[in-house]
Amino acid sequence: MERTTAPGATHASPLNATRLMRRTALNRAFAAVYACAIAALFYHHVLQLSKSSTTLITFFLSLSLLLSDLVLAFMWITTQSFRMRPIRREAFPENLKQVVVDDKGFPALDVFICTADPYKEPTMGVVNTTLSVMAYDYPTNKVSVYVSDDGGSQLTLFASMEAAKFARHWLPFCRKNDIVERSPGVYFSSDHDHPPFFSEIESIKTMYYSMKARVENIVERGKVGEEYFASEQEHEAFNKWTAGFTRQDHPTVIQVILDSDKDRDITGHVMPNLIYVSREKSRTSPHHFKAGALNVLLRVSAIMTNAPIILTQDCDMYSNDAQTPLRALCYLLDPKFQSNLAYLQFPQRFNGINRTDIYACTFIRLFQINPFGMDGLLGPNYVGTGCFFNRRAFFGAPSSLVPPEIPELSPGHTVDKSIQSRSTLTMAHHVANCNYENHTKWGSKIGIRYGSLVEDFYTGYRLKCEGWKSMFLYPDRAAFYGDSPINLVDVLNQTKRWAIGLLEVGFSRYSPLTFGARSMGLLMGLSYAHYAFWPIWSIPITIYAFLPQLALLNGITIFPMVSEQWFLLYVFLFLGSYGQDFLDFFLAGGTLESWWNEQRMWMIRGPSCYLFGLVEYLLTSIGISAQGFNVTSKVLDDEQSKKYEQGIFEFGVSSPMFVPLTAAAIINLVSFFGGLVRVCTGSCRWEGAFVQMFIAGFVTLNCWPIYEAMVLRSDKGRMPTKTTLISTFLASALYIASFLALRRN
Ligand SMILES: O=c1ccn([C@@H]2O[C@H](COP(=O)(O)OP(=O)(O)O[C@H]3O[C@H](CO)[C@@H](O)[C@H](O)[C@H]3O)[C@@H](O)[C@H]2O)c(=O)[nH]1
Ligand SMILES: [Mn+2]
Repeated sequence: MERTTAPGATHASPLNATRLMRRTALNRAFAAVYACAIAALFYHHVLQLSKSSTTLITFFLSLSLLLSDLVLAFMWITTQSFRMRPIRREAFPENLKQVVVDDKGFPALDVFICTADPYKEPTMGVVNTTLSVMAYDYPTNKVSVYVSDDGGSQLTLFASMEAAKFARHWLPFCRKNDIVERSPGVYFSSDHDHPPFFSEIESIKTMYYSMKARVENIVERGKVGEEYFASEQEHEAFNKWTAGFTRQDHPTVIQVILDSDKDRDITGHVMPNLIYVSREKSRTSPHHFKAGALNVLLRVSAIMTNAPIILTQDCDMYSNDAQTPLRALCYLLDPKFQSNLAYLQFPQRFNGINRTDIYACTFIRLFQINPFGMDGLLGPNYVGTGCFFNRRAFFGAPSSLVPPEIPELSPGHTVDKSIQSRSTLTMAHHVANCNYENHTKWGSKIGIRYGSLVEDFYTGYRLKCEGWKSMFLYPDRAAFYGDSPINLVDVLNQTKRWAIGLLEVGFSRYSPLTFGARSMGLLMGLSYAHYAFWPIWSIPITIYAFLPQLALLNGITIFPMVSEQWFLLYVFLFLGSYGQDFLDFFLAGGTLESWWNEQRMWMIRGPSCYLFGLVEYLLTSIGISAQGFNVTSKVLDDEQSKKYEQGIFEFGVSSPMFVPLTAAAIINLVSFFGGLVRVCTGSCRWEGAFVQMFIAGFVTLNCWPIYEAMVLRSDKGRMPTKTTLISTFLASALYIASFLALRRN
């Protein structure tokens, strides 16, 4: 164990510790063996290719398989970077008092909460996230919470004001009773019968539910009525929503809802700052989605509070542990790391996932396994939420500050005016203008970087290339909990957006394979490349979903026979990768069922969102279409929730992404049985057909929910008839095409 001790502290009480995972040696040994197997596979491919060059069509078959295996091998190589040096960190916030003696010693903390649509992102979710971070175990006068509303909605402002009023009761209640759940929504959703303060709970619970009712009522009406304006100030704030105010076109609204210099809770204790920010929007200037919103927050907060530490949060990700900022301080205040630590990432964890995680939304590799691996190198990627930043990191490399265009935005600038002073507010409005960034370095050299739909991934990556490091903390008690989509279309659309954004990075001039590997070293370059080229999984998955099956239907065998030695190589490659995949998953706390579902979702994503993402990216890059950031819905439909709980797939709407998926399901089923008939009737030898039959059978097994949705179900979530028909048509067309191509020869 490598331990870092606080300055002046004894060895017994460190701030943090690091442990190399035990599996490292095994991972490295296995990588060496598996690499040899891959080399042998390509040798086999070369042999095949030279043998098959006799006819065009067999040559094409061999070439497709070679291409698939090249992509698989590339992805395998990139994943090795996660396995070479995985580490785990542990923070000891209880030892912090050796470094920070009293409240004054704590650095200020600015929290950014992003929301973009009061209908897709329920307003009460924003309220709960806001309250959960306001209630951090942190000196309240040091905390400022900024709510960024990209939806430009008075409903969100109203809800934030209601949150502030409730916070005056909630914060002292949490402090006094040492409440663990600081999101009131979560706290009140379970029963609490602690006799000592039972009546207090009851009264604050009533208060919470009446606030919730008010907010939901307003959201339903879509407008804040005059009768709700409690003060002249509130009246003035809502007056900004004039007739011409739309979400795409409106002036900046900045409203200081709580000012820690003035506002007190019901016990007279200081409140944190709470500021509502809706940046100016105009149809004629690009707003860069969340990246743009965060940059506005970086500037507005610089003018108002300029805290050295920033926490970025999505509105659906509430804090589940009030100690989280203290854990972050265990690193951010450690002199050993201070010089180049850009951010500290906590994982995205979700609490609405069903028992076996049918849509693999836990993303256990993305949010848990791989970050441990990257942490042992230069650090994990930034995932957009649950991340504590060193403000300085947004302004150039550790050793060379890139000064912003005005000194007030500089990370070293000290704020000496009240957040409500006229000059502060004027300046804050100025930096939130939609044209403010023109001819500045924002988005290119300063702040969150533009140019990708996955601004988080891209920004974290660019910071690494500049020489910054990051760290990954995975405490046992989840630091944050969020929502994940619960129907297949939402899941696939989310991954498709990511796919496009990732390719934007992969094929940019900052590609991790070239620029990245040069700036960060080969292993880090590979780990970022793994994500940047994520969507090319679609190539081998799609080829393997159709080609061997169509060949089998036509009586053509394309893999080694069971009696050949090459067959053993295929067995080893398959079992080796699936086995290691399972082991990784299992060691990360997964179960057999959730692993099965995860590998199924990998298969499902291949010919759907990865493929569509890849195609849409290509269309965008030649200028045919344009991509936007479609916010993922966090609304729970009762019927859908029920089906999700039961682990039933939700298709329901017809999406083009379902078509290749369903066509593959049909082809594999037909091919498996077709192959069986061929073997039984002796028109095909089983030794030759085995691998193809195995693949078709394995895919068929995985496709069970699709068959069910096509023929057995009658509920709203079944496969739309239209999709079934189009897919059947596509499958038949593919079969006929393959028949014509293969039989001719
Ligand atoms: O124009 C926009 C669009 C989105 N958002 C906010 O961005 C966040 C993420 O959006 P969401 O629809 O939830 O996307 P996800 O795919 O779930 O988000 C993941 O992927 C995003 C990048 O695509 C990251 O920004 C997120 O942090 C990460 O959780 C939400 O808080 C939104 O309110 C904005 O502020 N402005
Ligand atoms: Mn989200």
